[in-house]
Amino acid sequence: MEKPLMIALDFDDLAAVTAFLDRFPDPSQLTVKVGMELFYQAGPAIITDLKKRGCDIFLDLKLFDIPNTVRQAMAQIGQLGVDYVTVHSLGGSAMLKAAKEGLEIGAAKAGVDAPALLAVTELTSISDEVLKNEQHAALPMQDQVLALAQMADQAGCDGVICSALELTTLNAHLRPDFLFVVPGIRMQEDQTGDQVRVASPDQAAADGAKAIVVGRPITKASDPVAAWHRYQNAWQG
Ligand SMILES: O=c1ccn([C@@H]2O[C@H](COP(=O)(O)O)[C@@H](O)[C@H]2O)c(=O)[nH]1
Repeated sequence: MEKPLMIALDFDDLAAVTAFLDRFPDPSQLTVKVGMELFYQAGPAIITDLKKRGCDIFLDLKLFDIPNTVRQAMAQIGQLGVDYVTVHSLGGSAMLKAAKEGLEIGAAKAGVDAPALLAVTELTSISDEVLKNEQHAALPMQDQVLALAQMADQAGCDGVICSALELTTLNAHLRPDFLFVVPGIRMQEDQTGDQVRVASPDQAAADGAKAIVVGRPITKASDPVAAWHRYQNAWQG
């Protein structure tokens, strides 16, 4: 899909994912995100299952380790045939380059397309205060996210994970085809939970997000399909 709404499948097993997806008339139109909670329990079999359903897949494992370890891990991930993967930008440019190399090695080995590599800048749960007082970052949030995004671009990443609040700055400085994938998405009536840098789907669209990630407002809704339509309508405009 050109402008995906990625549903975060933050469930603890395949049975829960199946029950959720079976509510949708056509799961093949969905883009879904598999994170640590689900992948650590279900393993690569979950990817096989989602591919059979025809979903586009974002594998969000946020790798963060020394370059050699990240290269080897990404060489495994690159064989899975997923569409997007994540790495932490704070691991530095050598680690980001190693991530890209690993993905290309794995994808070539399996004869599949390499996924888009997205670097997490500052998590959307991080506030300005935490950035300053706990991470001891020298830069304010906008500049910090921009600096990490520019490093990610130069290291060969295809895009970043950021909040909607940095989109205007990022769009002014990064190439037009660089991907900005935005979690921390909430409509006014929905609880923010642990998310701090939050915006609505229509605000993210107006500010130039290329994709949004929505989890609990859809997965925990009493009618997830209706919630998905509500977010899609606001996002697609
Ligand atoms: O900065 C980040 C990076 C990743 N996420 C992930 O997105 C979803 C958001 O779920 P909600 O339930 O809509 O809050 C979740 O899987 C996170 O791991 C993020 O929120 N922020």
